[in-house]
Amino acid sequence: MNRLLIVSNRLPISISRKNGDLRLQRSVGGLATGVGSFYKSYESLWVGWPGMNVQRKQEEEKDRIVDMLKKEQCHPVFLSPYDIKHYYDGFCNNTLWPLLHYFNLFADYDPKTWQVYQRVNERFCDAVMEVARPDDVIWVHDYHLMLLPQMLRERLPDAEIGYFHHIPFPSFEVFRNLPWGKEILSGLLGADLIGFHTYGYVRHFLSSVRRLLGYEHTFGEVRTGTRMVRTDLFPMGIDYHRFADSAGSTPVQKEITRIRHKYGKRKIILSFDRLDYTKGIPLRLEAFDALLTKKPEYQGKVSLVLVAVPSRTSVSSYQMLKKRIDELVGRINGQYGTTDWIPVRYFYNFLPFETLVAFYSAADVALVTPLRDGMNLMAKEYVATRTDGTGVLILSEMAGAAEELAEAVIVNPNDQDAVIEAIEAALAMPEKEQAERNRAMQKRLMRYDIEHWVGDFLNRLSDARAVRVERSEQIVTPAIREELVTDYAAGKDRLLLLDYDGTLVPFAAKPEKAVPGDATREVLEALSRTPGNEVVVISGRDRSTLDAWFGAMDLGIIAEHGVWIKERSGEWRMPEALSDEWKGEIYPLLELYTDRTPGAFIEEKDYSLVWHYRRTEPLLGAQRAKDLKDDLLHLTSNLNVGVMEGNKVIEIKNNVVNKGRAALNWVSRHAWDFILAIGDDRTDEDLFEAMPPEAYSIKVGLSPSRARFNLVAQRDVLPLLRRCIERDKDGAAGKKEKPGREKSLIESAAPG
Ligand SMILES: O=P(O)(O)OC[C@H]1O[C@H](O[C@H]2O[C@H](CO)[C@@H](O)[C@H](O)[C@H]2O)[C@H](O)[C@@H](O)[C@@H]1O
Ligand SMILES: O=c1ccn([C@@H]2O[C@H](COP(=O)(O)OP(=O)(O)O)[C@@H](O)[C@H]2O)c(=O)[nH]1
Repeated sequence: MNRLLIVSNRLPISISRKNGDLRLQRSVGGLATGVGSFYKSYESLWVGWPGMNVQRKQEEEKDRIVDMLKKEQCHPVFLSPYDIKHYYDGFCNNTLWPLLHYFNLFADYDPKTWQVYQRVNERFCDAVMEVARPDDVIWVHDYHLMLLPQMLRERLPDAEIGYFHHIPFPSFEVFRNLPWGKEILSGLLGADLIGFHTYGYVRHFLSSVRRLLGYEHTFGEVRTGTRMVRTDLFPMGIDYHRFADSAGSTPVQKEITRIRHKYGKRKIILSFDRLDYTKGIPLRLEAFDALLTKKPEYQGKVSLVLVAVPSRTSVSSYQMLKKRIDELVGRINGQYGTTDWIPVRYFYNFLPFETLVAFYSAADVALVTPLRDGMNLMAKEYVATRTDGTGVLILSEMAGAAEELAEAVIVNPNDQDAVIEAIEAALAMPEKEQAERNRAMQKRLMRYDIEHWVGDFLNRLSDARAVRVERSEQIVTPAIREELVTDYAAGKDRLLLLDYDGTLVPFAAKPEKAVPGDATREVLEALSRTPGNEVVVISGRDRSTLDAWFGAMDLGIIAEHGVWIKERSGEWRMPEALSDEWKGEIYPLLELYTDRTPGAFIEEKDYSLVWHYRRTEPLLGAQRAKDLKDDLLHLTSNLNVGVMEGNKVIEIKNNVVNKGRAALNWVSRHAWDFILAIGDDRTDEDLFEAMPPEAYSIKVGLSPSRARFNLVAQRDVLPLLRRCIERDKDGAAGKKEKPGREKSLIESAAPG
């Protein structure tokens, strides 16, 4: 495998200053411990922040840090106190973190922190560019760097780029609060593969992409118009054996004995997290308090060991939370504590690995009740350490981990009675049942461990990239473009079949707004005036609209997908005899669907009916379109009409009519020495199919097509046509192009 370049906000190793000296220590948090547990077994380099402020002037210190981290396969991105305040404390932890965890009332929308977030993402991009090798696999992690995949894509168009999102992705109704949602989503879509912990997060992400950017998806693949991006779920695993094996090690056993001795016969309930409001610590304490009040028989019999690891201490919501927890612990201990029993044992610090495992092993119950949690590795770690099978995990249904740990006692953390019941059930659970539940979870955790997780993600990433490369072979590259332009210039009899909506002009929310602008008109005028050219505009639109737009030009027109055709300086005619009697039977059904689908409307043409749903809520529109199609198939089975799906439209028209048949009126008339057919939607597939093999048939957009080539996006169509015009003017020999024009055309065509 090629070298793996990991990029995350925090490096797995943090640097701090103590008595003027630099010290290395392990970083806190699931990302650092999870990803940190495997990266050294790969040929890899990890780019990120070493967790310490370094002032601009401290160049010498920076060099030392670079050297120290090099030995750890890490490369630092230095952040100033200003960056940390506005990017890390600000946009990351005061905007994205609360919003994406459904704490939207905590989220602050400050344009200044957004600006610094963008700048710091650029800084990370520069840092990657400093160290990246051509074949590196780049794996970006988490919400701090959501703009980075696209930034990297712009600088490294062919690179294999993955992104993993470690925290929840909320529903669109929550995500839409973010004023910069579109930019954030576009930033992520620079990746080839975007991974999440759960299917729910994937669905929410896809729905936001559809709603905010208008990009559709099938089987988790997003079509951006320029690229395909895969999304999938990869529930992060742990280094299972490290936890299971350590539980039996001598130092851990010693620590367990010390802890057990301290608590005697009392049952230990363990509450262990970073001090974060998403973890639900106050509610958990309140539930414990209520248990002691409602069931006094537990007083003196159980202790809650509360370990809260300091985190993001300069963010005010975290400071307030710390105060609240201190108060609650004081209140509970003051109310129930006795000379020989402290109900809540509170530790506010980071625990080294051995102590952590000892606490997991000594606890009878682990009470893990976050209000929202991307995954929660500590729940998995607790289960892994229980090698003798004992111990009960109480787990919040709001943690990503709950999807895999179904044998835990699952609770809603907001339901105090349920939490109390769960604690009681856990304390009373027979060992046999504990073991049955734990063994089932252990089996799963052992199989899908961290190594498996990494392998799974990286395999899918290389797969996604391979598919992108395969599909891009169809793309009109600068070389293919040159060939086309040269053939055009060399041709004497040229037929140009040009679809209108989505090809000559972009889509608009209302069809009547998609009028041909000056640029489109100029290109069509120039092409149709060129001797030897036969230009035909092909559209599903009605005759009168097309006449109003193009009637004065010297070109042919196909209207209503081929119901009507008009030769240059000829009259409109119907190439086939058609009936419109069926309309009366179909119209009421379309009306019914229109009434039930806000934003939908019906368009009536001479020999076809169209149901438009571009302006509807996308999911509703898509669902209704599917249902309508089914209903239409029944209703039209005895009529000589077909149902056709276009771009956000369902069109019902006479069976014999299609764009390909209509185009044959021109194709078969002459021995053309150059044919170009461009279109963007399914109705154009008939056109492509009717073309002779040597014709340049081009599908606009990247979905599979019968066309020979794909053009990345609609914005590339006019430059391509302009290029033909210019080359023709300069003569078939192909004189040198003006450098400025050449550059812009090639750039606009470049994939990615
Ligand atoms: O780096 P910090 O600001 O100190 O925060 C620590 C980490 O917290 C978050 O962890 C998440 O990742 C875990 C592993 O995927 C997951 O189990 C947990 O539910 C998440 O909250 C954050 O996503 C990391 O970036 C932070 O480093
Ligand atoms: O004192 C501590 C507390 C936590 N951790 C590690 O920090 C990670 C916490 O990850 P989790 O997914 O549970 O939550 P996060 O803090 O990332 O939100 C786990 O791997 C723990 O083993 C640790 O090493 N020492």
